[in-house]
Amino acid sequence: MKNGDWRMENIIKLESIDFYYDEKVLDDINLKIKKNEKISVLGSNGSGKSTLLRVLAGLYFAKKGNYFFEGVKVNKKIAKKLRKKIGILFQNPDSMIFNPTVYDEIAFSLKEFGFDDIDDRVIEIAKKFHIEKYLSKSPINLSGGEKQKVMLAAILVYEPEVLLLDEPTTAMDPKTTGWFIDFLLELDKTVVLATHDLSVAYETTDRAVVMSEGHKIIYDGDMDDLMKNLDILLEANLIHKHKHRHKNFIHSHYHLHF
Ligand SMILES: Nc1ncnc2c1ncn2[C@@H]1O[C@H](COP(=O)(O)OP(=O)(O)OP(=O)(O)O)[C@@H](O)[C@H]1O
Repeated sequence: MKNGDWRMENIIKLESIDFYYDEKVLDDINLKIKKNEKISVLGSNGSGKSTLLRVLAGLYFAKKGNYFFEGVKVNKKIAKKLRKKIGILFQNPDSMIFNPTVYDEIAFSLKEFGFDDIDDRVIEIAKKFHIEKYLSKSPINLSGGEKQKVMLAAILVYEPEVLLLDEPTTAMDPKTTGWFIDFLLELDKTVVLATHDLSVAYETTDRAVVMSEGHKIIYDGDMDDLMKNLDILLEANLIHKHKHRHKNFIHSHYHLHF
């Protein structure tokens, strides 16, 4: 790697990205992500986190602005090549499941990408994720948290350079969430984690990107500093106020929901 070459230092660079469905849902997004950096994308419902991840995965294309991956401008022509380099875990694992067994689900991309040690790779990742006992089962019948684990294994087995995670912990119980946090902390990859779970974001990433209801980035910086920034946390609906009960009195104050 050449010193000071941004194309290599920033594995991902978004320049003034606008994305529309019927209406604009990403507004002037500028984002640089370094190789092996882990960032959280936080924001209220509908702020555009999932859409941002789909643009990064090369599944959606912006109407305006540029996306560079490893210094190469991403367009429909080169998007196919990104598939092996970028793995995306969708919010709803059911939308990703289409194989009859967990084994087939994990082996699917390996076959597609032409790996020749498929059996060894499937067994190794299944052991690492403690899902060997499910290999011959149908993934459809697993619990939500188990499905997330299987789909995560199905992505990591082909060793993408970047991992995009969309609300990965919503269906996980506290024990599986703990496993997931340890797993992320040990993972030596570029990770973009979209989540409402401030505690998971805080424990696994040093940098936070916060999106507003107006679909703009309103904060990009240190996770610790974000936790002290009440204005941004309130604007992005990451904290809220509601009444609650303490033994014999009821009062209200802001909640972080850690
Ligand atoms: N396929 C689509 N067609 C039209 N509008 C869409 C589509 N997908 C998402 N939207 C809208 O775009 C906006 C951004 O959605 P997106 O899913 O990116 O937000 P999000 O921040 O991930 O939300 P959440 O936290 O609820 O998952 C929302 O208003 C949503 O209703």
